[in-house]
Amino acid sequence: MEINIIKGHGSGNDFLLIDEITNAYSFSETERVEIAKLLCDRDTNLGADGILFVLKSDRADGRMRVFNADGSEASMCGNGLRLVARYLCELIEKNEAVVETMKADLKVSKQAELISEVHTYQVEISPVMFDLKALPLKLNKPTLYNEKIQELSDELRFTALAVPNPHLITIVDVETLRSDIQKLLSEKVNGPNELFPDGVNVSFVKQLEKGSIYVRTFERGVGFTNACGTAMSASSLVTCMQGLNDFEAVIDVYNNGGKVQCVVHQLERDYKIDLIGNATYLYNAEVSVNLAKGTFELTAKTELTEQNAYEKLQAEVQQYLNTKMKG
Ligand SMILES: N[C@H](CCC[C@H](N)C(=O)O)C(=O)O
Repeated sequence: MEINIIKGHGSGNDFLLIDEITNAYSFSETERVEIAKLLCDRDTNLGADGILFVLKSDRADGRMRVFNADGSEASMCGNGLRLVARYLCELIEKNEAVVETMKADLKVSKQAELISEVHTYQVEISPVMFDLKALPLKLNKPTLYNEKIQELSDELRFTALAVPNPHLITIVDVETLRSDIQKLLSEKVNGPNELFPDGVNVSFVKQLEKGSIYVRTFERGVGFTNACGTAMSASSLVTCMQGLNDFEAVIDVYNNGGKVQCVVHQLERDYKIDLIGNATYLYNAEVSVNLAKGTFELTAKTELTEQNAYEKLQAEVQQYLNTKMKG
């Protein structure tokens, strides 16, 4: 089968976007899983953290389904949603839209460019749930807020939440970031384990200064990525709940792929997070896929130039992180 793709990234978290609105594709559920595993494989001349299928919606401007590199489908993807937001806004020629996702219809909108030629979008991260059943996390308690999990660590304190995909978050120092604790712990809770039967995205967070954090995430179904949008949003919320940052204020969230901004809204009985950041296209391509053989061929590729502008932002970010991540 021939598939048109756009390779893009949100804060270095890269995806292959497949438009099923204007292309007459009709993928079966099994084909979606196989396409994700085949095209995301980094040992090929393609590779990505996941696939973004963009489909028609009968109640919104479009629908996003996100598949991790291991073929598992996730309920949400913050960085991917910014790419889908851009694609849909440009398709319907509007600056805002509503995107149907697995658990919610989310507002998205074009924003002023972070720096020139860096397409910037805002997406809504919601719903936010602290009930451990929403992850699920099997502990004999209803929630986990800044508490230890003996099976995982004697020192670290964790907060567990779903936005709505599952996140386990801990605030750490530079020394802990430099250790292999996050890798070992993340592999443990994303393999066969009693705590997280569906796995979990694990984020280590460092407070850089008021209104500024660094987040590194080991993603369920992928491994370490440059950035995880839902994790950066959930981490921003956790730092506000711990009094490190302010609700309703812009939080600069630094990561290994660049920087995004989050604004955490404290509603009457709930939270909502705005995630603002780049939606950068790298290239258009066409692949000829043979799922029966588990092979594909890159039959066309047109490089784009937006990444040059994005790299200016990355350079600024690296300079800032070098000053803040000493210790
Ligand atoms: N690995 C995640 C899905 C992708 C989320 C991430 N790429 C983001 O930007 O939020 C999960 O299985 O829940």
